[in-house]
Amino acid sequence: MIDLPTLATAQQALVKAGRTLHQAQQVPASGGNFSVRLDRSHMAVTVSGRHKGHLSVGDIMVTDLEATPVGSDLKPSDEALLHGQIYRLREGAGAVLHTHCRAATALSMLESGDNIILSGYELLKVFDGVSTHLTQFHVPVVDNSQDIPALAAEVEQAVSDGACHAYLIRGHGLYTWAGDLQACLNQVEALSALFDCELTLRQCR
Ligand SMILES: CSC[C@@H](O)[C@@H](O)C(=O)COP(=O)(O)O
Ligand SMILES: [Zn+2]
Repeated sequence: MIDLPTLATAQQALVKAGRTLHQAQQVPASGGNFSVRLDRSHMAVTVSGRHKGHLSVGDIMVTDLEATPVGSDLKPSDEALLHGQIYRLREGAGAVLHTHCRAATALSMLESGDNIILSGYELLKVFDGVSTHLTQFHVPVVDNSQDIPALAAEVEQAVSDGACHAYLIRGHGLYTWAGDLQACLNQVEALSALFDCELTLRQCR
Protein backbone atom coordinates (compact mmCIF):
# COMPACT_ATOMS: atom_id res chain seq x y z
CA MET A 1 0.00 0.00 0.00
CA ILE A 2 1.51 3.32 -1.11
CA ASP A 3 1.42 6.13 1.45
CA LEU A 4 -0.37 8.91 -0.47
CA PRO A 5 1.08 11.91 1.40
CA THR A 6 4.58 10.47 0.82
CA LEU A 7 3.77 10.12 -2.88
CA ALA A 8 2.42 13.67 -3.13
CA THR A 9 5.55 15.07 -1.47
CA ALA A 10 7.77 13.08 -3.85
CA GLN A 11 5.79 14.24 -6.90
CA GLN A 12 6.05 17.91 -5.92
CA ALA A 13 9.75 17.60 -5.16
CA LEU A 14 10.49 15.93 -8.50
CA VAL A 15 8.53 18.55 -10.45
CA LYS A 16 10.62 21.24 -8.75
CA ALA A 17 13.84 19.30 -9.36
CA GLY A 18 13.00 19.09 -13.07
CA ARG A 19 12.69 22.86 -13.32
CA THR A 20 15.94 23.36 -11.46
CA LEU A 21 17.84 20.84 -13.57
CA HIS A 22 16.44 22.17 -16.83
CA GLN A 23 17.39 25.74 -15.93
CA ALA A 24 20.89 24.45 -15.17
CA GLN A 25 21.02 22.83 -18.66
CA GLN A 26 21.31 19.34 -17.17
CA VAL A 27 18.30 17.86 -19.01
CA PRO A 28 17.92 19.24 -22.56
CA ALA A 29 14.76 18.34 -24.50
CA SER A 30 13.10 15.22 -22.99
CA GLY A 31 16.42 13.79 -21.77
CA GLY A 32 16.91 12.65 -18.18
CA ASN A 33 14.72 10.84 -15.68
CA PHE A 34 14.24 11.11 -11.93
CA SER A 35 12.96 9.05 -9.03
CA VAL A 36 12.42 9.06 -5.28
CA ARG A 37 12.09 5.95 -3.14
CA LEU A 38 8.62 5.58 -1.57
CA ASP A 39 9.25 2.46 0.50
CA ARG A 40 11.36 -0.72 0.41
CA SER A 41 9.86 -1.89 -2.88
CA HIS A 42 8.34 1.14 -4.66
CA MET A 43 9.50 4.35 -6.25
CA ALA A 44 7.97 7.50 -7.72
CA VAL A 45 9.51 7.89 -11.19
CA THR A 46 9.05 10.17 -14.19
CA VAL A 47 6.71 9.11 -16.99
CA SER A 48 8.58 8.38 -20.25
CA GLY A 49 9.11 11.11 -22.84
CA ARG A 50 8.09 14.11 -20.74
CA HIS A 51 10.05 17.35 -20.91
CA LYS A 52 11.71 17.47 -17.49
CA GLY A 53 11.61 21.25 -17.27
CA HIS A 54 7.82 21.27 -17.61
CA LEU A 55 6.69 18.37 -15.43
CA SER A 56 3.42 18.35 -13.52
CA VAL A 57 2.59 16.01 -10.63
CA GLY A 58 0.72 13.70 -13.04
CA ASP A 59 4.03 13.08 -14.84
CA ILE A 60 5.37 11.24 -11.79
CA MET A 61 4.04 7.69 -11.39
CA VAL A 62 4.54 4.74 -9.05
CA THR A 63 6.35 1.52 -10.02
CA ASP A 64 7.92 -1.35 -8.16
CA LEU A 65 11.69 -1.77 -8.32
CA GLU A 66 11.36 -3.92 -11.47
CA ALA A 67 9.72 -0.89 -13.16
CA THR A 68 6.25 -2.43 -13.22
CA PRO A 69 3.57 0.31 -12.94
CA VAL A 70 1.41 0.36 -9.83
CA GLY A 71 -2.06 1.89 -10.19
CA SER A 72 -1.30 3.62 -13.50
CA ASP A 73 -1.67 2.99 -17.24
CA LEU A 74 1.16 5.40 -18.02
CA LYS A 75 4.54 4.24 -19.32
CA PRO A 76 7.38 4.76 -16.86
CA SER A 77 10.76 6.08 -17.97
CA ASP A 78 12.49 3.79 -20.46
CA GLU A 79 15.28 3.60 -17.89
CA ALA A 80 13.14 3.02 -14.78
CA LEU A 81 14.83 -0.35 -14.35
CA LEU A 82 18.15 1.46 -13.79
CA HIS A 83 16.54 3.45 -10.97
CA GLY A 84 14.99 0.37 -9.35
CA GLN A 85 18.35 -1.36 -9.62
CA ILE A 86 20.03 1.31 -7.49
CA TYR A 87 17.31 1.08 -4.80
CA ARG A 88 17.82 -2.70 -4.77
CA LEU A 89 21.61 -2.44 -4.56
CA ARG A 90 21.81 0.50 -2.15
CA GLU A 91 19.48 0.27 0.85
CA GLY A 92 20.31 3.89 1.80
CA ALA A 93 19.43 5.38 -1.59
CA GLY A 94 16.40 7.69 -1.37
CA ALA A 95 16.68 9.40 -4.76
CA VAL A 96 18.22 8.73 -8.18
CA LEU A 97 18.81 11.37 -10.86
CA HIS A 98 19.79 10.80 -14.48
CA THR A 99 20.98 13.84 -16.45
CA HIS A 100 22.35 14.55 -19.92
CA CYS A 101 24.70 17.42 -19.12
CA ARG A 102 27.21 18.42 -21.80
CA ALA A 103 30.33 17.84 -19.70
CA ALA A 104 29.29 14.32 -18.63
CA THR A 105 28.37 13.35 -22.17
CA ALA A 106 31.54 14.77 -23.76
CA LEU A 107 33.90 13.39 -21.09
CA SER A 108 32.38 9.93 -21.37
CA MET A 109 33.08 10.02 -25.14
CA LEU A 110 36.70 11.13 -24.61
CA GLU A 111 37.38 8.45 -21.99
CA SER A 112 38.16 5.11 -23.65
CA GLY A 113 38.64 3.29 -20.31
CA ASP A 114 35.97 2.06 -17.91
CA ASN A 115 36.56 4.63 -15.18
CA ILE A 116 37.06 8.34 -14.65
CA ILE A 117 39.09 9.12 -11.54
CA LEU A 118 38.47 12.48 -9.91
CA SER A 119 41.14 13.54 -7.42
CA GLY A 120 42.47 16.76 -5.88
CA TYR A 121 39.10 18.55 -5.93
CA GLU A 122 37.72 20.09 -2.73
CA LEU A 123 34.17 19.70 -4.11
CA LEU A 124 34.48 15.91 -3.80
CA LYS A 125 33.62 16.39 -0.12
CA VAL A 126 29.97 16.79 -1.23
CA PHE A 127 29.87 12.99 -1.35
CA ASP A 128 29.09 10.87 1.72
CA GLY A 129 32.23 9.28 3.07
CA VAL A 130 34.64 11.71 1.36
CA SER A 131 36.52 13.95 3.79
CA THR A 132 39.53 15.08 1.78
CA HIS A 133 40.34 16.38 -1.70
CA LEU A 134 43.11 13.75 -1.80
CA THR A 135 40.60 10.93 -2.29
CA GLN A 136 40.52 8.94 -5.53
CA PHE A 137 36.87 9.14 -6.55
CA HIS A 138 35.96 6.56 -9.19
CA VAL A 139 33.13 7.15 -11.65
CA PRO A 140 32.61 4.00 -13.77
CA VAL A 141 31.85 4.45 -17.48
CA VAL A 142 29.70 1.82 -19.20
CA ASP A 143 28.93 1.62 -22.90
CA ASN A 144 25.50 2.81 -23.96
CA SER A 145 22.87 0.30 -25.06
CA GLN A 146 19.17 0.48 -25.94
CA ASP A 147 18.83 -2.95 -24.29
CA ILE A 148 18.13 -1.74 -20.76
CA PRO A 149 18.28 -5.15 -18.99
CA ALA A 150 21.71 -5.73 -20.65
CA LEU A 151 22.81 -2.23 -19.64
CA ALA A 152 21.62 -2.92 -16.08
CA ALA A 153 23.79 -6.05 -15.97
CA GLU A 154 26.86 -3.95 -16.94
CA VAL A 155 25.94 -1.31 -14.38
CA GLU A 156 25.54 -3.90 -11.62
CA GLN A 157 29.19 -4.94 -12.00
CA ALA A 158 30.42 -1.37 -12.44
CA VAL A 159 28.86 -0.06 -9.20
CA SER A 160 29.72 -3.07 -7.03
CA ASP A 161 32.11 -0.96 -4.91
CA GLY A 162 29.94 0.51 -2.14
CA ALA A 163 31.96 3.77 -2.33
CA CYS A 164 30.60 4.37 -5.84
CA HIS A 165 28.05 7.22 -5.94
CA ALA A 166 27.63 7.71 -9.68
CA TYR A 167 28.29 6.27 -13.13
CA LEU A 168 28.39 7.52 -16.69
CA ILE A 169 26.83 5.94 -19.75
CA ARG A 170 29.09 6.66 -22.71
CA GLY A 171 27.73 9.34 -25.03
CA HIS A 172 24.57 9.46 -22.96
CA GLY A 173 24.78 10.89 -19.46
CA LEU A 174 25.09 10.59 -15.72
CA TYR A 175 23.36 8.51 -13.03
CA THR A 176 23.83 9.44 -9.40
CA TRP A 177 22.00 8.59 -6.16
CA ALA A 178 21.92 9.79 -2.56
CA GLY A 179 19.99 9.46 0.68
CA ASP A 180 17.55 12.20 -0.32
CA LEU A 181 16.67 14.33 -3.32
CA GLN A 182 18.44 17.50 -2.20
CA ALA A 183 21.70 15.63 -1.62
CA CYS A 184 21.29 14.03 -5.03
CA LEU A 185 20.76 17.44 -6.68
CA ASN A 186 23.95 18.65 -4.99
CA GLN A 187 25.82 15.67 -6.42
CA VAL A 188 24.56 16.41 -9.93
CA GLU A 189 25.76 20.00 -9.59
CA ALA A 190 29.13 18.98 -8.16
CA LEU A 191 29.77 16.28 -10.76
CA SER A 192 28.80 18.56 -13.59
CA ALA A 193 31.35 21.14 -12.37
CA LEU A 194 34.03 18.49 -11.84
CA PHE A 195 33.50 16.94 -15.28
CA ASP A 196 33.80 20.42 -16.71
CA CYS A 197 37.17 20.83 -14.92
CA GLU A 198 38.35 17.47 -16.25
CA LEU A 199 37.41 18.43 -19.80
CA THR A 200 39.30 21.72 -19.48
CA LEU A 201 42.36 19.94 -18.06
CA ARG A 202 42.33 17.37 -20.86
CA GLN A 203 42.25 20.19 -23.42
CA CYS A 204 45.33 21.74 -21.76
CA ARG A 205 47.42 18.56 -21.68
C1 LIG B 1 15.70 12.41 -25.60
S1 LIG B 1 16.15 10.73 -25.81
C2 LIG B 1 16.61 10.26 -24.18
C3 LIG B 1 16.07 8.92 -23.75
O1 LIG B 1 16.41 7.93 -24.65
C4 LIG B 1 16.57 8.58 -22.38
O2 LIG B 1 17.96 8.44 -22.35
C5 LIG B 1 16.19 9.58 -21.37
O3 LIG B 1 17.01 10.12 -20.66
C6 LIG B 1 14.77 9.94 -21.19
O4 LIG B 1 13.93 8.86 -21.41
P1 LIG B 1 12.57 8.72 -20.60
O5 LIG B 1 11.91 7.51 -21.15
O6 LIG B 1 11.81 10.01 -20.86
O7 LIG B 1 12.94 8.63 -19.16
ZN1 LIG C 1 19.04 9.36 -20.81
